Amino acid sequence: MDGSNNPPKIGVIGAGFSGVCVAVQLRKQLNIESYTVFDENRDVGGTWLVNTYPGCACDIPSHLYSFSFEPNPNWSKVYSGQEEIWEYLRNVAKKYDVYANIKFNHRVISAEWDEKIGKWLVKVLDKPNNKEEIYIFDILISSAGALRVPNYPQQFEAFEGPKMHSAVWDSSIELKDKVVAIVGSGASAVQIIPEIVDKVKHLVVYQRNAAWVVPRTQFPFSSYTKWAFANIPGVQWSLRNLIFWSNELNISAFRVNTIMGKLSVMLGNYQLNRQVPDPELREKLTPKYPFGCKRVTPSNEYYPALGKPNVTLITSKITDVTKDSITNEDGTCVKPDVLILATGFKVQDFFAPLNITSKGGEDLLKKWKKEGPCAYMGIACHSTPNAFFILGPNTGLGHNSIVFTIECQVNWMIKVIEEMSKRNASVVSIKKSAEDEYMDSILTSMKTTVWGTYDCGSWYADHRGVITALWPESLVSYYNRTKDVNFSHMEFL
Ligand SMILES: Cc1cc2nc3c(=O)[nH]c(=O)nc-3n(C[C@H](O)[C@H](O)[C@H](O)COP(=O)(O)OP(=O)(O)OC[C@H]3O[C@@H](n4cnc5c(N)ncnc54)[C@H](O)[C@@H]3O)c2cc1C
Repeated sequence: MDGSNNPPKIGVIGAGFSGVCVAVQLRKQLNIESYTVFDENRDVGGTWLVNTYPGCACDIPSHLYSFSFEPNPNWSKVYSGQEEIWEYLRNVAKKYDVYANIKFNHRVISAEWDEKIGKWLVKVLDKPNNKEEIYIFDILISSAGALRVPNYPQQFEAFEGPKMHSAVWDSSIELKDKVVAIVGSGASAVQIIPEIVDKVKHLVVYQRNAAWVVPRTQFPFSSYTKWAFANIPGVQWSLRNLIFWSNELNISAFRVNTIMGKLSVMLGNYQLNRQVPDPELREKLTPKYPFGCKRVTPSNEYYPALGKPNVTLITSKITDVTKDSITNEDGTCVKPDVLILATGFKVQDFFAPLNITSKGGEDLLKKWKKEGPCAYMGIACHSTPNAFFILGPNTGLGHNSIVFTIECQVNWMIKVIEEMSKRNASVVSIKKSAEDEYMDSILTSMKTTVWGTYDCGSWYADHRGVITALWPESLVSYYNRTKDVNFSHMEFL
């Protein structure tokens, strides 16, 4: 890498699914040991360590929401919960011996590309010792996560009673027999509400937009089934394939005017009509935007929970929040004992608050906020040589397992690092023309989807209304784009 044939020194930010995958594959495929992973948390897991709210679970079946190189025959049910997924990731990290390379409780504050030496200068805060350290890396890999920075709407700051964001759940806050207000109707709220409804005295749900909620096939796996997954060749792999391909079919539901889209609307409406007999409540819960424009959530328990006598669903706009009350446009005033903000994440902040300074001293996030985020294959940018962004711009999925995307990206990145070594190059960067062409193709493809066609105010879009969080095509199409690397799109020095 540096002309001395020494392995590259690699800095990795984050130890969730992405960071663990990076760490495993650097060692497995390239035999590289000279990498350090920094995570500000106390363990691996990312999303699955931090989100501990009641009902937190995966909405992609677990046999697919796991690494292809580490299938798990012991998943307890179709959609596993947070603790089980976290345990899975810890076991992967142990098995592949990546713990030794991880510095926990270390927050990366900034990363700056030093053009003179062709390396990344990375400033890290050792949290327990409150000490800042500078590391120098040949290669920087950000696996800092996409749904990570909680979104706290300013409006609720005035409330002085006990409150918590779904992603920073505080189990010491008592909900039993309390009047609880929950703001939001997205994926987290859909999971939390059925779990707490029977515990609280009264639950007030504040909904801005009704979500599309579709049926979920959930059941536990018997010990015989687990045995078959572990011992009969091909059984688990077949299930994984079945889930993968049936999810792939769903991508056509997100294209404009497709049969699959119409079928999905019928499925959503069927669930709503069957589970919500009250016409007034049903009207409030009927989504007013096209199927899939915002995240679709599977649940069999959400609608029945909202129909319970101790639940009030408020859909009119919140006009005033005081230290102990919430008032709506229709004049309703609620004085909750506890406030839960299921208000999602600042997706457009990407790796923030970390500052990444690119070529020419430009702050990458500021540039993305101004010009729109862009990364070739969603992984690498012209302005940041020797840097890779796992789950970068336009890589999220509305229909399939992101773990598969992570593996596609890591494998692509491994091939680039390998090529650097073959060419004895110390710097690789994406050609501007290749990045521009790639981004144009994404935006063109996006126009055929519901996301790129309708403005439904989803978190998939940035402040310009451009969809920056999602991949517009099938996952197979992403696999095909990333399985081989077009080295002519890169400059090696
Ligand atoms: C509640 C919830 C449910 C979800 N369910 C699904 C699902 O069903 N299906 C699906 O496909 N996806 C789901 N997701 C998306 C989920 O985030 C991804 O599937 C996956 O976990 C992302 O892994 P990651 O490693 O990229 O990011 P994360 O899990 O967010 O991990 C990022 C890590 O980076 C660390 N980090 C970030 N910045 C720094 C820094 N500056 N310094 C040090 N450390 C840093 C963080 O501490 C964290 O540990 C869900 C997300 C949430 C929040």
